[in-house]
Amino acid sequence: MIRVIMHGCNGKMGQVISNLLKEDQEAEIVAGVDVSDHIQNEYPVFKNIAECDIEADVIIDFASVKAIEDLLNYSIEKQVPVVVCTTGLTEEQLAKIKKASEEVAVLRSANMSLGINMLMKLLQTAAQVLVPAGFDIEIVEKHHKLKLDAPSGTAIALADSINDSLDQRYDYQYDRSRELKRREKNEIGIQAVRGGTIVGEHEVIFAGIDEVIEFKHTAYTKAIFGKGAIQAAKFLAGKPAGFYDMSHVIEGNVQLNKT
Ligand SMILES: NC(=O)c1ccc[n+]([C@@H]2O[C@H](COP(=O)([O-])OP(=O)(O)OC[C@H]3O[C@@H](n4cnc5c(N)ncnc54)[C@H](O)[C@@H]3O)[C@@H](O)[C@H]2O)c1
Ligand SMILES: O=C(O)C1=N[C@H](C(=O)O)CCC1
Repeated sequence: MIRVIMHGCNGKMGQVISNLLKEDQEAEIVAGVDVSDHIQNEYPVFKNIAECDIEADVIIDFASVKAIEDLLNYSIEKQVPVVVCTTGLTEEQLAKIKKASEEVAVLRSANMSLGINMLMKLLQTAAQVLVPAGFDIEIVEKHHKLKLDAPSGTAIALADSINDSLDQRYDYQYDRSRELKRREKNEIGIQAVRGGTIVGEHEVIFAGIDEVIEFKHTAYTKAIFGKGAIQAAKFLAGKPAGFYDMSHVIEGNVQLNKT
């Protein structure tokens, strides 16, 4: 059995994963970490990861940007690989994650779903054909009203994936309300909508002269993120230090299915 520490166990995603792992034959939660104690769990829960004295093979993190430094310190000190799913991280925190991966296995992904990770690859192909033909790129994301960060980590990851295929030539425009001017050619507009219980929608719009191509991903339940995070945790347990993402997990599964 792979022993998991669930970081952010009493949040929405922490509880999705707690329920999924109850039925899992290969992995189990041995401890949780959460500042909130409004839920009774079948495993011990610590207020801060530094207090956790339970041995584990991997950590799954869906918590808060405020907890990232303690999480990385623990992961390095105890040599427990960590799957970082929390979004809204600063550039400085992202750099700390990369640095930590020199000492322990770290997998970070702003979106654990298969669909979004496949979409990133499709967008690179689309951008390479459509951008030279003069198409503009805009991203619109929609999420529930409880979400703290905006734009979503996924929207930024989709833009980054496009930008990687365009030699990093594009800047991101988050707010068009401040200046009276036309959009620049080399920008990707990113807009966030918040309301109700929307689980997650991402639309990537390639707008050309007289034609528009739209790629859309809709998450109908949070289980798609939970299942992806569990797959990632099983993949990462026992891995040597290094920086991993969901493409490694998906490629690993494709190889397994071939054999
Ligand atoms: N990568 C993905 O696929 C993906 C999918 C969904 C959500 N997310 C991200 O995961 C994070 C959590 O999402 P959620 O919907 O479960 O949020 P949530 O607010 O429901 O849960 C977060 C939990 O973390 C706890 N927490 C806050 N500060 C903490 C700290 N310092 N130490 C330990 N626990 C702490 C909170 O008490 C809460 O129970 C967000 O950043 C969200 O954007 C990522
Ligand atoms: O519900 C959330 O919060 C989500 N956050 C991630 C993001 O910011 O992209 C993934 C989708 C759901």
